[in-house]
Amino acid sequence: MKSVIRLNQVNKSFGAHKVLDGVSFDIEAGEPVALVGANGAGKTTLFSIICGFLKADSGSVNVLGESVVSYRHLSKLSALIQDAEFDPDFSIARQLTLFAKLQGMSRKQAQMDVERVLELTGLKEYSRQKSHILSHGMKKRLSIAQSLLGSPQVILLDEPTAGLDPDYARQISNILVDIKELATLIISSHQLEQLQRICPRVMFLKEGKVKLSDNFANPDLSQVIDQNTGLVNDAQLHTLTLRCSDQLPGLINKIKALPVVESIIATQRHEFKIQYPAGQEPYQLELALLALFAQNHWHYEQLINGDTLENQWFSQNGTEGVKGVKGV
Ligand SMILES: Nc1ncnc2c1ncn2[C@@H]1O[C@H](COP(=O)(O)OP(=O)(O)OP(=O)(O)O)[C@@H](O)[C@H]1O
Repeated sequence: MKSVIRLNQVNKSFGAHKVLDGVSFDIEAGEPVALVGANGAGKTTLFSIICGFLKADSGSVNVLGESVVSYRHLSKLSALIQDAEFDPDFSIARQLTLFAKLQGMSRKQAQMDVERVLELTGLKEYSRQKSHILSHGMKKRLSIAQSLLGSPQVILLDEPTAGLDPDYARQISNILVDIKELATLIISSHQLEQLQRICPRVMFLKEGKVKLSDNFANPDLSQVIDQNTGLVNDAQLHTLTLRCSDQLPGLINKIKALPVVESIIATQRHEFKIQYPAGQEPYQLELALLALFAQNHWHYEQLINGDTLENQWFSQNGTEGVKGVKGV
């Protein structure tokens, strides 16, 4: 099997903080791999080094046989970075055509490729629209469309479903299932359930070390993943569960923007887990949420400090039925 990504003894520190500590692995062509790890474990740093955006302090990184320091891998690899922004003044087709031409395609080739990637991501009917009219989930699809331009052999996707409600997250994972035959996908996410549908192998990152495992049932994985919720464990964060009765437009982004919030994950229809730093009092987040709801004239159904009773019950009584609870 052809190796698409090979890392050998890669180290990376930011000041005194060692983020990657002697990381070595080999990913073979055609095997989608999930990358999991707690917040701050170094997933984005690892992706940035593989792309060549960041330089490792030591060690070697090869993509499709080329050293990343030569930048010869760039036409063969693409990356969906978190929260990519598109120009609000250009139509979707025009913007993607420009990106395709920047890869060296003629106008005609670029237009054909744009049509292909919009078809793959279900955005064909929006090709003449400007990107600002798209919802958060559709913007993620547009980022995937961009990453498919020029048919790269490897695509790195950094949290492609972050901040999406379960319906949109499911649409994105369906697209990833469809495109996994076209390129080798490496996907980082906090939502294990979606990754399990796509990736037979999982790579987990903890304290600067990476382990590749052939399946999600590896007992070492329980150190980083809550086997009941499928979410990544993080001792530095506490959780508040929010339940709403309706879909509230812009809710996820507004909560994400609160200074007391570390991350927000939709776990089932109208239910969200909001994570905040362990050192902070829970009432600070509750007060910020109450102010946000009052300001927007929103109502919520329940605010639960910690996990929901259902998830607590399942964590004490085994995982049977968890899928039903999550209802995604
Ligand atoms: N440019 C930088 N300068 C200093 N520290 C950095 C820099 N980039 C990342 N870090 C630190 O390196 C660590 C790893 O960050 P990284 O973003 O790679 O983690 P992650 O696993 O992607 O996290 P998340 O799941 O929250 O996105 C964090 O402690 C972060 O604060």
